Amino acid sequence: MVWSTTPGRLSHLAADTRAQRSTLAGMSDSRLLRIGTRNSPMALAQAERVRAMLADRHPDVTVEVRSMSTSGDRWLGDLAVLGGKGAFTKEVDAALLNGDVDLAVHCVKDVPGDRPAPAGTVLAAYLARDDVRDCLVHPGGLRIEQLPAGARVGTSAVRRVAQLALHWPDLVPVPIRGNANSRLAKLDAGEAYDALLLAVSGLQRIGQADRITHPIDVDSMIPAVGSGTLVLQCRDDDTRTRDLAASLNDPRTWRETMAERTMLHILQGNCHSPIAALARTEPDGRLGLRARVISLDGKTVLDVHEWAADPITLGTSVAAALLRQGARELLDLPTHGSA
Ligand SMILES: NCc1[nH]cc(CCC(=O)O)c1CC(=O)O
Repeated sequence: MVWSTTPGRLSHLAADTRAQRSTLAGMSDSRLLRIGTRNSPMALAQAERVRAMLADRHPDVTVEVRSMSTSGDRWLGDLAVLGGKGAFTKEVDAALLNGDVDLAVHCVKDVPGDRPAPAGTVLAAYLARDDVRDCLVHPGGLRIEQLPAGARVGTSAVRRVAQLALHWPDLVPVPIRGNANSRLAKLDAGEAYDALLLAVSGLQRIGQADRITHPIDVDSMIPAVGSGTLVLQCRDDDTRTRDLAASLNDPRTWRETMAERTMLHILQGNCHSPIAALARTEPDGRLGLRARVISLDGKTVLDVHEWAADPITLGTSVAAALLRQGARELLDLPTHGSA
């Protein structure tokens, strides 16, 4: 594991801390909160956002960011070989459980939806959701409907591949791995890809929003469960950190995420499942959940949109409707390389 430390507020708090040490002897540890994150540029930006939010609301707490590489970042082959999405969270989970860090920041999209959070940890708070849309990045500035037939679009997400096939069957999805920065570099190299599909929120977080040439409407390209949402995870017996995390929770995002992830859990979706879903709070306060399960060729589309007051009821009902329409058959298709 590779560690690096960002001192954050440490430097300008040093004088205060020294002054307090005589009166608060032995309490300095309880004023330190260590955030663990994978070390991709996007993950570091996310952790820094949380550090700044905590430092702003809790000036008495010193927050540090500790980054580490994950197997998902190191392995650039098929993720199925590593057993799925946990590839990006496993090392951070371990650091949290053994007490090296106190808080982990994850994209909800990368947190496995087919099993509970690792034993001993809790998903304690959800930050207010960012832009949920996927977007096209095209070096010539084109929108997706302007791409010529045969254009090669870099994406490995089955959800994006299936919805490309559904709406733009003349485009050719080409697998691509690596973090968003390295994908942009591959696009710019100009050999393998004509355009990319990426998340708007991710590009914003790494300061590359100016590369977006077309944010695609959510009815054409329904996002992934948890898109644009950051979640804070801590040890379930660490009440101090749970309280700090809870101070950043956005109740509306929490409710929307519960609906989407309840559905995903019932469908037992993983990163090879062509599942798209978006929960949204309507002006009247009810929650709507729109979901699609799609065959990779885009020819079979199950589409459900329901509304309810309770997120668990809603997620359950949408999953049940998808299963009645035959979702199991689309989801159980063998995927290349997975067990
Ligand atoms: N697949 C990796 C991943 N996980 C979360 C995001 C974007 C940020 C988010 O939705 O929270 C991305 C990049 C992308 O899909 O372009």
